[in-house]
Amino acid sequence: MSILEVNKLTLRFGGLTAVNDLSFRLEEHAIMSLIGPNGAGKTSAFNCLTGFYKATVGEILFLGRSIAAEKPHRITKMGIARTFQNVRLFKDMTVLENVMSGMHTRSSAGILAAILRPPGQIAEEKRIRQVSRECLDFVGIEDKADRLARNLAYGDQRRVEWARALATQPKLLLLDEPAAGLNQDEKNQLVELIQKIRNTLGITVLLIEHDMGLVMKVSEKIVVIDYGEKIAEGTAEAVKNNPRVIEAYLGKEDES
Ligand SMILES: Nc1ncnc2c1ncn2[C@@H]1O[C@H](COP(=O)(O)OP(=O)(O)OP(=O)(O)O)[C@@H](O)[C@H]1O
Repeated sequence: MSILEVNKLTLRFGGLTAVNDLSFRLEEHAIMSLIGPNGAGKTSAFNCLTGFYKATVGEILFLGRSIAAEKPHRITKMGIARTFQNVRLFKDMTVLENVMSGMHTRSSAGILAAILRPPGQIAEEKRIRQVSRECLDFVGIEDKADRLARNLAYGDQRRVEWARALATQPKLLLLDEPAAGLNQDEKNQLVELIQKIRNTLGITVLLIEHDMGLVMKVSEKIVVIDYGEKIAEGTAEAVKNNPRVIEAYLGKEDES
């Protein structure tokens, strides 16, 4: 069954078409990558999927429900989480507080309950703290829970982001360039983590990534876009031998 179905998605910024008539399906529990050269429209497509941009034309179905007109917090609540190209943490909060902040979409407490703190509210906070610690443990940095986010090494800051996304208890996780800035060791650990997220938690993963080694290793399916349009789709093997993909990345021979 498809968890995500994108039909003829187009996004224009004035005269510039960032995403052009893009269609693809993502099967539940799959690991898929969306790749393409710089400026191909990958992040723009992610922004449409997560409600940050409203598609000019097209339909996005998440578990069969249209989400193209939904606001980002509603989409998160429905079960899509994302991380960003650049680390976006609350640097002066602790690692644990950063992860807990991801869970507010799952919290049922209103403002009054937050102020008066009745027993139900205290139990809720305890639960949020517990789940957040479990997420930190899952990504391997539970021991750093009480440190300020700003004092963590870059690779660990990325882990906090992944934990915060997991804390929203998503069905679909979108990772925007998760390997950016990581060393080779950390990239290998990232491959394992992505597989663990899918295999242990049953979460479907869609990633944008420039590191082709990582993409080829982890993806069961790859969609390639160039100038906003899909130019290829298939397994790693099929995509890397596709002449249109080679041309998009390397240019035509006579252009050099
Ligand atoms: N808010 C915006 N306003 C105007 N143009 C934009 C905006 N966001 C993106 N673009 C343009 O849309 C096109 C696609 O950009 P996008 O960032 O989606 O590409 P990308 O494939 O994610 O690139 P990269 O791999 O370099 O991150 C580019 O030409 C970009 O300049």
